[in-house]
Amino acid sequence: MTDSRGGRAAPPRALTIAGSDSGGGAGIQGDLKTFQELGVHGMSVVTAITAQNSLGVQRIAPVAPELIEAQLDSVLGDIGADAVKTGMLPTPESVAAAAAAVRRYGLERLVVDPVRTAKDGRRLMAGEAFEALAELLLPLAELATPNVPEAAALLGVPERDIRTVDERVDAAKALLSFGSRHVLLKGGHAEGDECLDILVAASDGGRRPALLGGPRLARRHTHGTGCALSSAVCAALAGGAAAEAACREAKAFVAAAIAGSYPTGAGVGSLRHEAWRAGGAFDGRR
Ligand SMILES: Nc1ncnc2c1ncn2[C@@H]1O[C@H](COP(=O)(O)OP(=O)(O)OP(=O)(O)O)[C@@H](O)[C@H]1O
Ligand SMILES: Cc1ncc(CO)c(N)n1
Repeated sequence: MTDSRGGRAAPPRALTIAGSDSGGGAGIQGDLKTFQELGVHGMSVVTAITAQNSLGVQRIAPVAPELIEAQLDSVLGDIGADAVKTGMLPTPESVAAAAAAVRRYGLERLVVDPVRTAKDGRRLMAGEAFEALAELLLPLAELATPNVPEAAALLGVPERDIRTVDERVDAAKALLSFGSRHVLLKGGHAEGDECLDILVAASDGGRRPALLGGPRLARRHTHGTGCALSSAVCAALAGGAAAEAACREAKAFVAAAIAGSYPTGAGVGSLRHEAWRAGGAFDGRR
């Protein structure tokens, strides 16, 4: 396909506003791999640099808020974005910068992944940043993608109160009160043979939840699943998909990437982001 100027038609544009993961599996690196696999033009605004590997997070340095703003203006003032996702936002100032840009550039298709900790439990967002995210960013989001611990933190309830499917549906509905138009409560941290994500919409008050099921894959190397999910949703939204279709596609993308995951280093290894494109050619035994 060619555009009116005789060049190749441009792919949809997706932007991630997140932290760098030096290990390459999560954060900016995982997001850009996901964007590439799903055929969108990927862009990044780096909010923090982490020294990180399969064993955990060794060091974190937040990027100065002015530099975050400069990156946002460079990208959005020139190239623009059809959809945006946020990941690690290390300070309240970084949350405010992201929220201001979303407003200023009129970005409707925003996915907020309320990242709190890394897999090793290391805190990626301080308490104040997490509070700022709830106040400033969630009301602008088309979709929020909390896991169970993040949902519990937002709702101020213990994690053990969000266990059964009914409890998780109720929690997802309650999370709509933070102002996002949809909530996808992820099931990676829940129990059982099924890995069930629950999607609710503010348009019907959460009364008709969509249950996005799939087998729980017995894999150890799951570093970056949350980042892959939210960036895959973002890519699908950039391409024009509706929220539910985007979540279903993202879940299938992540399941394929988990099925093909592989060891890196001595700890929790990486997803195989290309597994989806390869059409299930990886079965996890490689
Ligand atoms: N073992 C698994 N088998 C199949 N799907 C899984 C598995 N673990 C997680 N998922 C899926 O991966 C996606 C991310 O969910 P998860 O709850 O792991 O996110 P997260 O906790 O934010 O990830 P992270 O630990 O990277 O921050 C969801 O769609 C979830 O259903
Ligand atoms: C930079 C970064 N963002 C998000 C996560 C969550 O997996 C991580 N481990 N690192």
